[in-house]
Amino acid sequence: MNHRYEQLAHKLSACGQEHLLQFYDTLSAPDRSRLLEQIERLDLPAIAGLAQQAHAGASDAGTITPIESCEAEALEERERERLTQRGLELLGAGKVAAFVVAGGQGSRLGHEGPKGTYDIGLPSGKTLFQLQAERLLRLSQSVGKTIPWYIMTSGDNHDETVRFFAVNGNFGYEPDQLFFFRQHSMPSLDEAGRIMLSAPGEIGLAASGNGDAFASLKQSGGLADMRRRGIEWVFYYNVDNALIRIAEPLFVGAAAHFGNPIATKVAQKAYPEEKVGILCLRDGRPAVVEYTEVPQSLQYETDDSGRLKYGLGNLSIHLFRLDFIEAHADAGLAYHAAHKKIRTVDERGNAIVPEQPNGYKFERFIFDLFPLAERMTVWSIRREEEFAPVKNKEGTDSPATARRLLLDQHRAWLLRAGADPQLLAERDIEIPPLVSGDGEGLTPETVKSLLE
Ligand SMILES: CC(=O)N[C@H]1[C@@H](OP(=O)(O)OP(=O)(O)OC[C@H]2O[C@@H](n3ccc(=O)[nH]c3=O)[C@H](O)[C@@H]2O)O[C@H](CO)[C@@H](O)[C@@H]1O
Repeated sequence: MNHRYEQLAHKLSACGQEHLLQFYDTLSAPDRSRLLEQIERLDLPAIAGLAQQAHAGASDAGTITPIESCEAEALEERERERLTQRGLELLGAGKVAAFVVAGGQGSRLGHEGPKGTYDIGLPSGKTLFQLQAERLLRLSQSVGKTIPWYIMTSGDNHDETVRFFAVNGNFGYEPDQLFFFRQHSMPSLDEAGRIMLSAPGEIGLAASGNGDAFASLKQSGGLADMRRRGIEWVFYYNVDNALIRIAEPLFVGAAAHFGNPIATKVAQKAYPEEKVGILCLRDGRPAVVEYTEVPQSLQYETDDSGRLKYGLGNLSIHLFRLDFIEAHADAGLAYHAAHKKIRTVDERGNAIVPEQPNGYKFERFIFDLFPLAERMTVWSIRREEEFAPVKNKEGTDSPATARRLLLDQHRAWLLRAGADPQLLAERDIEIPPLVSGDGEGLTPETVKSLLE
């Protein structure tokens, strides 16, 4: 056995992970060297504490209290215009970047490829990525400056994502305004805290959650790229929101006006069990309690007027100030453990496809950065205008619900622009983002041509 092997074997046995080499003798030379490489990249000290944490359940409980929000709808017209203007100026000066987290797997949706390549069944057949690209291009055209777009992928879907953009001509985006980068990954642990093998010569690695987004951005050189371009604000969003208003100027202007390190959009939860995190204060600092970890008492609690006391849903639409990201990219956030069915191998190296959860996956959540900001701008919006998550194959938060929301929005825009309601009564008209990104610019002529 070589020196490299000896060294790693020693390290592993010091932390109870020596089983990772149990099939080493049976492996081919390339498999051996790949496995050793995987082991070298493990952060063993960090992993050591995780097993205990998984058994202890949800991390940091703290004292939860409601947080105040600003109602975007309640703004006076003059104020709205002033803030919008400020946002447009920042966008036009190239100080805002778009940042999509697209490393997730879309397993609930049952879609094999990257989630952004999903077609939600609109008349145009546009995928989520194409809708986003066109909205960004429209906004770029209107401010006279292309908004740089950072796209976080995972080891599993990186190549496919980049290829998808390439074969589609980047949807018209200039290549030097696109920045693809891979997120980090994490091994899974079995019930005894042992790192799980996915095959005799391979450690199973899974995407480590969107909370590693800025650390991965930094490691890829993306953060330095932002600084070089003079970016001041980073607009963060989920790949699966079909109604996302990327870098909406009013929101950008409001974030800049208040000047807090983070601004976030929230909307009232549709029902108490809705699968969205809850924005609140934890020990007096901004925080999100994720829907998978929220105590029942909090979920159903109402105030004097009968409204949910913790009803501000996290839409995963945030603006981060670049200096805040730079200061905290490597914050080393705590991991959240999820008990899952994880494919692995038995003592003899045979594949196991478990029917019950048999181990833990670990993810960091981006909103765990919130408590590091003393104050946040909490911007409350109307959900039907900008939140249509595509999570499940059918039922709630599905392609069908997202499609309905988008087409209803476009109908409302057309009616507002003077379209004849009778012509719209039995038809769905989809407005290409390059014609109108946000309901703006619909002249009688464009309305007429859309209805033809
Ligand atoms: C942890 C988190 O963000 N939770 C939020 C997420 O929940 P939700 O459970 O929907 O989170 P998902 O697992 O879908 O991930 C959200 C986004 O992060 C991306 N992703 C996820 C894991 C990963 O390792 N890498 C990666 O890039 C996904 O591609 C997706 O774009 O969106 C909801 C709104 O729709 C919010 O109310 C939840 O509070």
